Amino acid sequence: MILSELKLHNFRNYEDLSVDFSPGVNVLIGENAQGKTNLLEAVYVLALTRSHRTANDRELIKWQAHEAALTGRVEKQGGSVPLELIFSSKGKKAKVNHLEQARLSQYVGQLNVILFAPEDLYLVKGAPALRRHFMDQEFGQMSNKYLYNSGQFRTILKQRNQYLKQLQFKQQHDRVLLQVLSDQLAAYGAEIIVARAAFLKKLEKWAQTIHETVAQHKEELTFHYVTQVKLDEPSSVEAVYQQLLDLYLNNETKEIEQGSTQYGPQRDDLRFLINQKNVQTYGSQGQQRTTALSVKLAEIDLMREQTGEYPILLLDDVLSELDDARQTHLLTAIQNKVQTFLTTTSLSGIAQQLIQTPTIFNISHGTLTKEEPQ
Ligand SMILES: Nc1ncnc2c1ncn2[C@@H]1O[C@H](COP(=O)(O)OP(=O)(O)OP(=O)(O)O)[C@@H](O)[C@H]1O
Repeated sequence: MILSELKLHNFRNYEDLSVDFSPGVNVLIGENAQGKTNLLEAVYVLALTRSHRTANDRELIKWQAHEAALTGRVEKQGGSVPLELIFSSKGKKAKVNHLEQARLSQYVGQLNVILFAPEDLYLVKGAPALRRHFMDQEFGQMSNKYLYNSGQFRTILKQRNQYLKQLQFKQQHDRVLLQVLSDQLAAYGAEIIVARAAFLKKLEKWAQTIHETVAQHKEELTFHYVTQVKLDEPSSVEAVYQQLLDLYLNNETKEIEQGSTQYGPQRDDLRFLINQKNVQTYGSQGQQRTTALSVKLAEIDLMREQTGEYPILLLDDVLSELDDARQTHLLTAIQNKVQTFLTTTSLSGIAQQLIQTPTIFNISHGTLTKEEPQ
């Protein structure tokens, strides 16, 4: 898919912007604090209805303004799809083909993006929450069902944790409601765990092939999904549901003492192994980076496999973080395949040689100027 047009009104430091993008590599060049990341963020928000940088939508609205609007046109195999998002103090509205969507989960998936930022290089060695976020975000874009289940799971988890706290402080004594919440949480939790396991198997296959090439056939990359339940192959939702329910029932007193839910997908993790050794503990920094790069590139292929379309790739200042060999790998893997948006303070070195026909936009104080090809 291709994002052919983008219009912004009062989004971050952009008052009014209207721009047509190229289907190839779009390079956004500018000094610090001019609006490069804000523009990538706008594309990300248009895809997912929320930012990767903040949970507070108010921050997306230009200072002193009351409403921000983002519109875009996505070109897909089935035709062209106009998208619109409006943020105001009343919340957000999302439209596809000019029709307002009752649920945001119906909107997400129209425009698929993969964001690669310097912090993604910590995917391997960072905290487990980072890897859970990664799974939820990527699999949520590929499957409306996954997105819906994880939304429901989060809501019930919050209610259950509140109720466990009330039981802990003896403000409540009735355990029947707890059991109702446990039952619902186990049902949504099982859907998430089984879906994650299935998606990870597919992602692993793509990542293995990519990693083999980057590491010149010397390393085998494998994934291990760390979860508290036992997964058979193929795993059944019913079996996982039953295991989670048993964990909640058998540990009721412990969870009340702790005042929080101790079991479920919110505790899971993902381990990456090279030649059967945990990359997080034993891998060199180079191996950790190569693993993160292989996983990110594998997402592109998996998303294509799941949705029938290549996603859009957003590279936020990531080239400067990669050595020449990894930059070369990344750029050759994506060229002529996925529409790419890349921010940088200057296009130089390997990137300048490798990107065949970049479309360059200079960004200064929230305005864009397209550089005419020489
Ligand atoms: N809601 C907002 N309203 C107006 N301006 C904002 C808002 N949010 C952020 N800004 C401003 O946007 C500017 C550009 O931010 P951005 O993160 O896009 O910079 P950048 O070009 O990516 O720079 P760097 O190379 O340093 O990452 C900052 O000066 C910031 O103060």
